Amino acid sequence: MPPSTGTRPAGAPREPFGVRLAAARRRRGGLCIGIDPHPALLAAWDLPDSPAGLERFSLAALEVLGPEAAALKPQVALYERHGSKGLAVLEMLLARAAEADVLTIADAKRGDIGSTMTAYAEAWLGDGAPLAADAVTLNPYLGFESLRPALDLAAATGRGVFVLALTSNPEGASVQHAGGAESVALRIVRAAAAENRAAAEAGAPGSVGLVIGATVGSAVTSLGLDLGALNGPILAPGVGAQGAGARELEASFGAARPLVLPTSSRAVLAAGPDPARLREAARSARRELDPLPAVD
Ligand SMILES: O=C(O)c1cc(=O)[nH]c(=O)n1[C@@H]1O[C@H](COP(=O)(O)O)[C@@H](O)[C@H]1O
Repeated sequence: MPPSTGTRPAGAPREPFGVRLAAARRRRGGLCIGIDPHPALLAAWDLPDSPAGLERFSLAALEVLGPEAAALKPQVALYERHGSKGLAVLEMLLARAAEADVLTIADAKRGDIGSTMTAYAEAWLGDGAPLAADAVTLNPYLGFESLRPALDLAAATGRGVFVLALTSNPEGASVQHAGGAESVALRIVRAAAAENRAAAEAGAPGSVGLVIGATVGSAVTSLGLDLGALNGPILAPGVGAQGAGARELEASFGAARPLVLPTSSRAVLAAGPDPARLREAARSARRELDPLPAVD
């Protein structure tokens, strides 16, 4: 039986995130779509900048974009700015997505000292947690090992993580390129690959992904990042609204391109609220950015 992307009989163990993501890519193509309900987008969709507007935006985006994407990536900050009511909308979105067999990556960029990291891990990756998603983005700049509680809990619950390596913003290089031949980014990539080694030995895709922006130019090559050894997904923001496209993906990632999951938010969402136009924007982004079209 082919692996499912999400729903499973009650009590059955969840398949590892890397396996579920690979199955979702085969079914729905290799694009991640970000759900970033910026105030300007809410206004363009004729919705109020309020929890009620957020709810209508999120449900409409899930319904139209869920079937078009390997995963949806809600941007947590844009829910947080509405306080507890915004987070309640995010909880509802994550639950509805799971019911609809749509994978979610909570873009929370969490990172903290180990004991606090345990609480973040439980919040985003724990079975039964109100905000549990299929994967969460993590910030390793308190040291990769500080993420251990999240790495371990993700492995235990069949969930995934995406660790920031080279971010799409121009300021990122001042930290991530530092360190000479053993750059900070290079060490993050090596550490993530080590987490995926057991899966690689079993011939399965790993569940520890990286974030590398599509805007990073030649940095993957110039920093000597060995993405071939990662055996995990590479989330690539920076396409669409931040200016990168298919050419930049090809130039930045080369042979590692099949691991790359480009992620676009505003460029797709700006086509709403009309469902047909929104769907077409997602399909057109997929045609441009996904070298491996869906097969079933
Ligand atoms: O982790 C991310 O997704 C992320 C990392 C990064 O390096 N750059 C980046 O833009 N992002 C996120 O990806 C989304 C990009 O949105 P758009 O520029 O509208 O496509 C935002 O939610 C960002 O916070």
